[in-house]
Amino acid sequence: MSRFCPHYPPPAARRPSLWTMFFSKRRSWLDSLYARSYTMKMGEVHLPGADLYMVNEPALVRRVLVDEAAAFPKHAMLGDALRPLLGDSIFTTNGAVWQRQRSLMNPSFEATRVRHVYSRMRDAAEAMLARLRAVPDGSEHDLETEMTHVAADIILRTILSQPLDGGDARRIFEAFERYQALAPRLMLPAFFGLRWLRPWWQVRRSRQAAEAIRSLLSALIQPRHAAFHAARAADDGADEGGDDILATLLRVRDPATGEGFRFEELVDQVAMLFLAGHETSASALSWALHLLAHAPEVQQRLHDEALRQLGSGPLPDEVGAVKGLVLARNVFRETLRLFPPVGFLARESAQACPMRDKQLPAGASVLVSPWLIHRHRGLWADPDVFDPDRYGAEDEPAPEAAEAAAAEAEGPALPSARESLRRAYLPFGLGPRVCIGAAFAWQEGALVLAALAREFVFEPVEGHVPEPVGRLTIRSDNGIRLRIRRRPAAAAQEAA
Ligand code: HEM
Repeated sequence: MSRFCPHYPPPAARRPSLWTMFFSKRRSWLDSLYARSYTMKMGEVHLPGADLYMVNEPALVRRVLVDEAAAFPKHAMLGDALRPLLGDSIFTTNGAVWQRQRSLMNPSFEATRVRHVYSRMRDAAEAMLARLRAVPDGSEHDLETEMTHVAADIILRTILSQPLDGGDARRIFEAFERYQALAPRLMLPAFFGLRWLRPWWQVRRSRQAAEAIRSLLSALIQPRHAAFHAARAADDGADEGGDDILATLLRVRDPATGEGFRFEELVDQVAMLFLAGHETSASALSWALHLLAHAPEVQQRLHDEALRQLGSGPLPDEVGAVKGLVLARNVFRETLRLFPPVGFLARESAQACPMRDKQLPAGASVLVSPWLIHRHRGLWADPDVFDPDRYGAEDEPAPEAAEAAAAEAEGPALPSARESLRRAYLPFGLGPRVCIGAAFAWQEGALVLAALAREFVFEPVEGHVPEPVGRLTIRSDNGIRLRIRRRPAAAAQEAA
C-alpha cells in the first residue's frame, strides 16, 4: 500500500486578505486556499460588486449540481472567459440552447460509440509507445508534454480521424499554453465583477491564441462539412462516410426541427471537445505518472496486471482487454481524486435563496470545488495520501481501512472509502451537466497507463518537485520530469 503524499501549495493558516488574493495570488487559485477551506462545510467572500460562496457539504453540493441544477446555471464568467475559444459551445451555454446541444451530442458519446473508437485510442497509444522507445534509456523526460501529445492525438483521431502530426501538435500546444496561462488572470477580475481591470494586452493575446487554435481546427472540419452537404444536395444516397465523432455530429438532427449543427456551431463544439477532451486527460495522466513514480510497488503491480491483460505484443485489437484493468482504473480514480483536472465548478444563483444559515442574493457566485471536497478532512480518511488500493477491486467488498484508521486515531469516525466515493467524489461533476466524455476518459486513462506500465518504469528526478497550479485545469507549473527506463523484458523483446 502506498503512503506517498504528493506536494501541493501548503494552505495558509488564515484566509489571505482580498488584496493579497487579488494582486499576488493570481498565478493560481490554489494559492488562495487556507486551512479552513479543507474543513468547512461552506465559506463566503464578499466584495462591493460580488458575493462568492464555496460549497463543500455533500448535501449542498447535490442541491446545487443535481436537485436544483436549473436554479444554479453555469457562471456567466465561464462563457466570458472561454467564448473566444469555444464560441457558444455546450460547456458554457445554459437553458434551452444547452439542452438542444446536449441532446444533439449525446449519441456521439453513448457507451457503444465509446467502445467503437477504441481502435483509434489504441493507435494513438501505440504511437506514444514508439515515441517513448526512442527516448534514451534511463534519461530524464518531460512526461507532461508527452501526455498532452497523446491525449490530443487520441481526441483528434476520434473526432476527426486525423493523427496529430508534429507541426500541428506544436502549434496547437503552444497556442493553448498561451491561452491557459492567461485564463486565471482574465477570469479572476470577471469573478469579482471587475472585468474592466483585465489588461487589454492580455485580453488581446488570449484572443489571438484562441483564433490560432480555431483556425487550425476549421481547416480540418471545412472539407468534411462541404463533402457531407454536397452528398446530401446530390441526394445520390452517398453518405459522407466516416465513423468518427465529426461524422455523427454532421448526421445528427434535432427531432423537433430537423435541423443539424451549422458550420460555426460545429467549429464551436469540436473546439470544445478537443480542449475539454485532451486538456483534462493530459492533466490526469501526467499526475498519475508522477504518483506512480513515487509508489514503485503499485507501479510493479500495474505492470503485472498490464502484462496479464494486454499481453506482450502490440496492444490488443479488442476493447475487452481494457475491462480487466482493475488496478489501472483505481490508479486513475485515485489520481482524479488528488488532482481533479477541473478543480472547481462555477455556478451562479438565478434567484435569491437560503442556504444553511445564509441568504444568497440573486447572481451570487456558487463554487463547488472537487479539489477541496476530495481532500476534505471530514469526508475522506488520509485525504492527502495516494492510495489506489483504498477502493478495493470492483467486484470485492470495499476495504474498511478508513474506519480502522479513524478508530486508531480515536477521532470522529470517517466514512469508508466506498462511502466517500459515493458522497464526496466528483471529478466529472454531477447532475445534468456531468461530463459527457467520462466513459471515454475512463477507457483512455486505463489503456494509456497500462500500456506505459507494461513497458517502462518511471522514477522521480532528484530535486524536481512538480508544483500544482490551478489554471483552466490543474497542471504542474514546472512540468512533470521523470526518469524513464525500459523494462528488461521489453528491451529484450525488441532486440529479438
Ligand atoms: C479525465 C478527463 C476528464 C475530466 C476530469 C472531465 C471533467 C469534466 C467536468 C468536471 C465537467 C463538468 C463541469 C461543470 O459541471 O461545470 C465536464 C464537462 C464536460 N466534459 Fe469532461 N472531463 C474529462 C474528459 C472529457 C472528455 C474526454 C470529453 C470529450 C471527449 C469531455 C467533454 C466534456 C463536455 C462536452 C462537457 C460539458 C457537458 C455539459 O455541460 O453538458 N470531457 N468534464
